[in-house]
Amino acid sequence: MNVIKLVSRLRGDGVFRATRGFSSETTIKTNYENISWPEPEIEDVKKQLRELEGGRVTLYKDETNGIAQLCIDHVEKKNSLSGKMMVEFHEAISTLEKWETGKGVLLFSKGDTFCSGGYLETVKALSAPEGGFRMSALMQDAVMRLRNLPLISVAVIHGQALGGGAELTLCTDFRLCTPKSEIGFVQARMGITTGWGGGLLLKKLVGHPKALDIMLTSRRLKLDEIKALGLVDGIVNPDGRLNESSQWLNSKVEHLPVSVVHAVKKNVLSSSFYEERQIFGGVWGGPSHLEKLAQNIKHN
Ligand SMILES: C[C@@H](C(=O)O)C(=O)SCCNC(=O)CCNC(=O)[C@H](O)C(C)(C)COP(=O)(O)OP(=O)(O)OC[C@H]1O[C@@H](n2cnc3c(N)ncnc32)[C@H](O)[C@@H]1OP(=O)(O)O
Repeated sequence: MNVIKLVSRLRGDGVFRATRGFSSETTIKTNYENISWPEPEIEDVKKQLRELEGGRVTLYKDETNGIAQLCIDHVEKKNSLSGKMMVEFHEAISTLEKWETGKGVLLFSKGDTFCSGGYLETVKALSAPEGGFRMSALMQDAVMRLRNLPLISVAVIHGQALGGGAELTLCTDFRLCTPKSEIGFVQARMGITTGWGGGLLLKKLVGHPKALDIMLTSRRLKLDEIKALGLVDGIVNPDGRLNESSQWLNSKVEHLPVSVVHAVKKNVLSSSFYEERQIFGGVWGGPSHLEKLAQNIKHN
């Protein structure tokens, strides 16, 4: 038995992040012999994974309504994520972090599959133990930063979401499904477990026993079960799902200024009264607050 030292820190809405440089340490035992790794530098991981080609992840920012489209596009390989696509996903989220006028983002895919997880060519290229650890560091960082965006995020799930793809369905604020949506945490069946943040997110969303059951059985959840688990926020048609999802999201944010959308999102992510007060202080007395006060709004 050997030991990997991970440093963890509670962030935002309570999602633990494997990261470096913080004071509390967690020790994890592996069943690998004589292996111990330092926390990888994300830029180093990106350099390595960028070489593993296939497909693309694209970002389009619609400045007219403030809603971005983050698209997984590797249709011929069922939208599995190559190393290069993981890097593009990570970089798209970095771009969104700087989008001050944005209100929301849709995560969606081309074709008939949401995402079939890691591209098996990439998975094979990274199959030495440290490869998975490094990929996980990059994808967890991306997922955590997507969750922590001040934008309202929506996953548009059409077709199968398997393995890492299942994990990606959980990293947004909302989920819109089509009648053909299927989510499969198939990792255990493949001799592994979640590594893109999915285990913790699943537990947060459906509770401890159900998360265990879903992950141990590796069964594919069909729409009825996804709904029963409370994971579905709306149903869209397979054709035209992007437009419908955009309208669904826009209807929630179009009447609000960017500052309020961001404040509401940050508040839901916050984990203390102190944080709430900081966010509140950022909008109180601001232009939109004063404008609304002047309107003498009644809520009846
Ligand atoms: C990172 C890790 C994690 O959990 O952390 C993971 O995600 S592990 C990855 C977990 N995902 C998987 O193991 C998915 C394995 N794939 C499948 O179960 C199946 O392909 C389905 C996704 C259910 C689709 O089945 P269906 O019969 O509709 O199509 P198909 O099998 O002919 O697939 C069409 C083409 O996409 C390819 N394809 C599908 N999924 C792929 C993947 N994840 N990586 C690489 N290629 C993949 C097939 O090999 C095939 O290529 P050709 O046309 O060239 O023959």
